Amino acid sequence: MILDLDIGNTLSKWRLKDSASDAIMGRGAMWTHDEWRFGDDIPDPRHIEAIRISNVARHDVLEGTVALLERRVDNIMVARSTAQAGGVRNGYDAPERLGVDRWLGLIAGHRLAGGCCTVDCGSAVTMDFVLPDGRHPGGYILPGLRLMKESLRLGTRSVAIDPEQEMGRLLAPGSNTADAVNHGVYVAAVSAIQRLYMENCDRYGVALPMLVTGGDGAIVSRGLELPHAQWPDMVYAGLEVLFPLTEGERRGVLAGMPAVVAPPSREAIEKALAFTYLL
Ligand SMILES: Nc1ncnc2c1ncn2[C@@H]1O[C@H](COP(=O)(O)OP(=O)(O)O)[C@@H](O)[C@H]1O
Ligand SMILES: CC(C)(COP(=O)(O)O)[C@@H](O)C(=O)NCCC(=O)O
Ligand SMILES: [K+]
Repeated sequence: MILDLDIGNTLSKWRLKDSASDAIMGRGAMWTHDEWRFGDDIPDPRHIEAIRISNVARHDVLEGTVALLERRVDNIMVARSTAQAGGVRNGYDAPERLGVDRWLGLIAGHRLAGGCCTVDCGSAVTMDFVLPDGRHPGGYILPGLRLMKESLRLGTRSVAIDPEQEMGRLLAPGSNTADAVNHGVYVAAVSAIQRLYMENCDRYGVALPMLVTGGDGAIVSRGLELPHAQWPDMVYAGLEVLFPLTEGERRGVLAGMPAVVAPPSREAIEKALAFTYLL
């Protein structure tokens, strides 16, 4: 059994993968500021032969997790951002500074689709591009939906955006504080993603498939007018590419790979951009 960990700023996600069948045997999440416990949070370590970790939380969170796991499992792999991997060339001036979750998403996205745009909607919303030749020109970091909402301090923290709400209503003016905040925050995230996507496709003369992940990936997906695919396991898939352990992974089969959704045509992107400039 392989234990994959995706430690974000808010939630630490885990996934258990059977190394013989490639089947996902279990999943879970806990708050990142809580300490891991065996039995409750981490499945029985006797059956785990290897652990792969993506961490963007504080360094001591990683150290604490590794120290706990090291006592039970020998083979622990921690992903790091580097200048290049899996055919992607990191665009950061200091490549090791790029959040490793972003790096893993890019590596997975490039393996799946070649050039692509990755969007990770978690504590932060991050957006990165990898061009068809593997160059990553860099990306964007915006506050995530929850962070935007909490930073306003209007007492609407506990009023979540209703994922079932009809899209027309979610974009309409709010007639109470909770709706005004939720709708505003939502439109901010969705519009920024669409605008940055079009600007950069135009800048680099490409039309890239878009891949969306993260805890708020599903709700953001509902508001995006651009064609895109959701890939909840995208960060885990980057771990699979970087540290392939199973037969399937060595053949390039990544868990939960979505079908690549064709991007809009370059002409459609140009037209939409020209329209935003007219306004
Ligand atoms: N069951 C859930 N528990 C907590 N947050 C959730 C849940 N479902 C969706 N979310 C949203 O997902 C965000 C966390 O997403 P995630 O991608 O795990 O973030 P990170 O990687 O930064 O920890 C939260 O800020 C919240 O808005
Ligand atoms: C931007 C992030 C905070 C996003 O993390 P997340 O929202 O997934 O918890 C993380 O990728 C990070 O800490 N990055 C380092 C800074 C950078 O990428 O430039
Ligand atoms: K993120």
